[in-house]
Amino acid sequence: MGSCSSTPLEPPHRAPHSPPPRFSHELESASLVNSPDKDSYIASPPAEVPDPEESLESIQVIVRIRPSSQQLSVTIKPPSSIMITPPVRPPSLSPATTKDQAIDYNNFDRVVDDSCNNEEFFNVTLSKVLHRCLSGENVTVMAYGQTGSGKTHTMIGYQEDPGLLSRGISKLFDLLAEKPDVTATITLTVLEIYGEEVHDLLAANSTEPIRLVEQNGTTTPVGVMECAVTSKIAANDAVTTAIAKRTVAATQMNDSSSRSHVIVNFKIVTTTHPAANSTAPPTTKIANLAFVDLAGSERIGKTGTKHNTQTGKEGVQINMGLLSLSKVIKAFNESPNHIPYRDSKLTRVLKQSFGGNAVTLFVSNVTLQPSNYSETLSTLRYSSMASNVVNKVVKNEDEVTKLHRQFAELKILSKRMAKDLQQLSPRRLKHVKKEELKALLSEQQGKKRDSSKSPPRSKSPRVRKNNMPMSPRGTPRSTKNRIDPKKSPKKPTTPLEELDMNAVKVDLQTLNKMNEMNDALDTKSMFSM
Ligand SMILES: Nc1ncnc2c1ncn2[C@@H]1O[C@H](COP(=O)(O)OP(=O)(O)OP(=O)(O)O)[C@@H](O)[C@H]1O
Repeated sequence: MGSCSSTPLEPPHRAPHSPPPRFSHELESASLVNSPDKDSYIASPPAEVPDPEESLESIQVIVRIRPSSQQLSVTIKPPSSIMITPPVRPPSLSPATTKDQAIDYNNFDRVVDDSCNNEEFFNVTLSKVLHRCLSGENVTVMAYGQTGSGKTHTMIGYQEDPGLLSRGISKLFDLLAEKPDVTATITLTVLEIYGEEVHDLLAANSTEPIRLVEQNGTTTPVGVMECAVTSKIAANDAVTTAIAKRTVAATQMNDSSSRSHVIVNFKIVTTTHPAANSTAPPTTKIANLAFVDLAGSERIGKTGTKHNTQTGKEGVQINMGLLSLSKVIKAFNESPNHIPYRDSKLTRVLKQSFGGNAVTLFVSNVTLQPSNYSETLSTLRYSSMASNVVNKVVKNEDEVTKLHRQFAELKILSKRMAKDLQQLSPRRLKHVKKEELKALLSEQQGKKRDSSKSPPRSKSPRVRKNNMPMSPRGTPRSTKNRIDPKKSPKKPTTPLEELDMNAVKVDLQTLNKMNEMNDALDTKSMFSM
């Protein structure tokens, strides 16, 4: 088992919303048949162009059918469609209605039949996207479905055929072992959502409720235990010990029915070290790999429990949590300007995985038992809606890596800008203040000179006589040498001139941004020495 510490979880990076084009499917074709202060999260307006480090991806929905003795009639059209026919209505009952017609769902990413074991299931699902954690992308895999449909079987499995969790851990460590230039720190947290209480299953007192807070649009559990894991055995042991504390009970539908939702999260910080002869800085990426085993929806009558018993009350709470999840999924389809994440602890915790920053695999567990027809239909309907939810997946970097990357990008931009300025016609140039241009060009030349001549930066920051830190160019860090884009030259008179002016303004802003980042990088290096 690894070493544990009690520290608040860092919120994962969150990106603003963007328009929802269809995503590129990761899964191969089948061979097997916010504002924290508001009450709810309001999606921000769509951005025009996504950042190159971001990609827009729909939630990937995989339907898994569990074996059952009696089976409804289904037609599976590989890889992604399933047509389900309702149980035959006895002729003595009311006349046939539209409810008796077969229902066709064809927007899943994969439908997996009941002959598939856990190993095969892992190979065609999580195994395909796990490597993305090593480039800083959050990955969530969650199991959804009615009680007894095979969610825990899929996630946890059993010793002879472990589920996604154990296989995922194993592959994660194998992937890291294949990368000698990468060092990694992996920490584990295990949360249980029982009713509307959140418990820390790694803590000594796992029945003590913990608080959730909203930070920068993400939900963070406060004071949760983080356990550093350094090997697959340590990770598996820690997870097994924690999950053993989960609340389970026997019902008529399942001998070992989960009474809570469990979220097992690995925070993976990977640093890629450049080759010995390279001057490039190391890059650090941060990803969360989350395994979510939801409790199953249940009908009190069918589970054989009574409203006033503990199991009955748990059933009601489970259904309420799942209802709020259904509302979130539905809102993405019907009213995307208002996503009711705040309605429950479950939806607050899962916010990143629905419309946020994660590659999400949504495993929709169903049974073809005729008596479960309406539950199976409901699961398929919400799963079908879930596949329309678009996430914005970001390669999460640490701050220093981000500054280095952005600085390199700005350097390229500024070079391009200098070239463009040289090509400006005199007619265009007359609209730009001479002093601004001079400053702009000398800035460029200064940068070129600095990059070719300047010796490596000294370890201790240079200090002015009055003990104020200096910028790398030896000038005091002040806004004096910034070019003020607001001090615009003479008002343009034609649309073309307006365009030119805007181009120059943008470029001035770019230069100023570069200066700021240069200073920021300098400050970061000072602190990291
Ligand atoms: N694909 C499968 N192959 C073989 N057995 C399965 C499969 N899926 C589920 N089962 C069996 O069905 C039973 C119920 O499965 P499981 O406990 O995983 O359901 P669940 O969806 O997690 O239920 P709950 O929501 O009540 O916790 C278990 O005995 C499990 O071993």
